[in-house]
Amino acid sequence: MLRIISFEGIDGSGKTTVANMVYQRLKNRFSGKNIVLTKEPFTNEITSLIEKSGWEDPIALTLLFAADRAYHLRELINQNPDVILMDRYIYSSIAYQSALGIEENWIETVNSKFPKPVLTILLDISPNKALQRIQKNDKFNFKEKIESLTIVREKYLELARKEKNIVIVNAEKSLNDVVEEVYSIIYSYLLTL
Ligand SMILES: Nc1ncnc2c1ncn2[C@@H]1O[C@H](COP(=O)(O)OP(=O)(O)O)[C@@H](O)[C@H]1O
Ligand SMILES: Cc1cn([C@H]2C[C@H](O)[C@@H](COP(=O)(O)OP(=O)(O)O)O2)c(=O)[nH]c1=O
Repeated sequence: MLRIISFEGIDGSGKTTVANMVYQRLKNRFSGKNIVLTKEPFTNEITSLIEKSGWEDPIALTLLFAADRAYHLRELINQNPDVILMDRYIYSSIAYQSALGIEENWIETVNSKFPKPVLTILLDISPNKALQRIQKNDKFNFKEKIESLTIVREKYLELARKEKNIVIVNAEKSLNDVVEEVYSIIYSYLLTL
């Protein structure tokens, strides 16, 4: 069984930065464990289809991200990890694609064959602050707008109210504080393995 700890949050919330820093610390502390750090979308081929498809069609996007995920998970199984730190996972599909108007139930069904994350760190931040952090050279053609990220953020918070494995972390704090908090949450989880 794959043990997946996912990092979620709107664009610019700090997922990639925090996941990398926490990963380095965990690797030193748990040197006997095979901890893998990875991110979605994973494959170059499907990523370029996603870029070409534009960001209007939630059905195509849901299916493309799910295909990417299926391929990604097969690759991960081969690495025999003890735990996987995943920069975005299923909840990204639910939050972003449902924000485009498609039923959450259908997105859940499309993703229902994939393992649920054992733990999810939701980096919560206002879209205003997140957009201030994002650099212009984003590799995606997705135009981050305050309004769309506001809907995505609300979807994430709704998910956190339903799913007990989602832990909300205030991502507006200093990078050091956020890393410290996320590290201690994951550290406590890893001690239980
Ligand atoms: N807590 C923080 N405070 C200030 N800046 C941050 C913080 N976390 C991340 N950043 C910066 O914000 C930008 C976006 O972070 P990134 O990790 O790429 O976000 P994401 O992967 O969620 O899109 C980067 O320049 C990063 O250095
Ligand atoms: C994994 C996934 C990502 N996405 C979106 C969220 C991001 O806007 C984009 C990923 O771009 P990326 O640059 O990797 O993310 P970030 O800006 O957080 O560093 O794809 C979905 O819409 N659905 C999904 O299932």
